[in-house]
Amino acid sequence: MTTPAIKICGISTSEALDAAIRARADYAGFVFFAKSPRNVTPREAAQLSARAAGRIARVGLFVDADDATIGEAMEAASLDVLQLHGKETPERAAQLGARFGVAVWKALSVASAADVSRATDYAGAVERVLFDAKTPKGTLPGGMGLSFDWSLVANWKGPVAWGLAGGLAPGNVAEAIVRTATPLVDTSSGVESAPGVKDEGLIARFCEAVRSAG
Ligand SMILES: O=C(O)c1ccccc1N[C@@H]1O[C@H](COP(=O)(O)O)[C@@H](O)[C@H]1O
Repeated sequence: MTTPAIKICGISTSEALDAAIRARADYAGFVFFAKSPRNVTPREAAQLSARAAGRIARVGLFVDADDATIGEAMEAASLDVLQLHGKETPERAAQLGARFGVAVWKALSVASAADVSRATDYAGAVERVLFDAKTPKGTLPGGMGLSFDWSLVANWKGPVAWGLAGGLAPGNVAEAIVRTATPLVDTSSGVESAPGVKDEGLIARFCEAVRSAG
């Protein structure tokens, strides 16, 4: 089995960024969503991005953001990937990819097989879809440590690349990989000691667990 790529999301300090780089994660995620405990300003992201340059790819996470918000973050942080974690349509995702000239990933909240089928709508519009758990109404649309029934995406073969998110942590990520054969894993709260507080030891353990499964 090929080892999946690893994304550590919600990085807001240089210590957490360095831990992800040391652990050989592939992507560092910066959250641009004011309601999140992991939110970073464009100014903070610019500093983290400069530290990350050439060492780890930079993903900016947005929730139904307008062009100005994304443009400001892009300019400050030279993002490699835009992760859309709201209700963005395939048309909106394609428009953002064309406007900013970077890869776009679309997170899809999953609770049923029908939710997984929505991924096909994004073929040609995005580089990758991320299957994440559906979160309760009135809460954050992600970053809640909730997982979904992995059998819904086991060995998923669709018309677009994909990844698995939602409730992944050092203790369950190897099982998730074995059960789904996902090509990418994404974690945020699973490598934290408190909401928004990344734990360097958990980041290292998460990446070790991914490699042990792959
Ligand atoms: O991390 C956040 O605060 C966040 C806020 C709004 C939308 C998405 C968010 N995080 C993403 O959610 C998934 C799952 O996170 P977790 O591992 O269950 O905590 C992941 O893609 C995060 O990047």
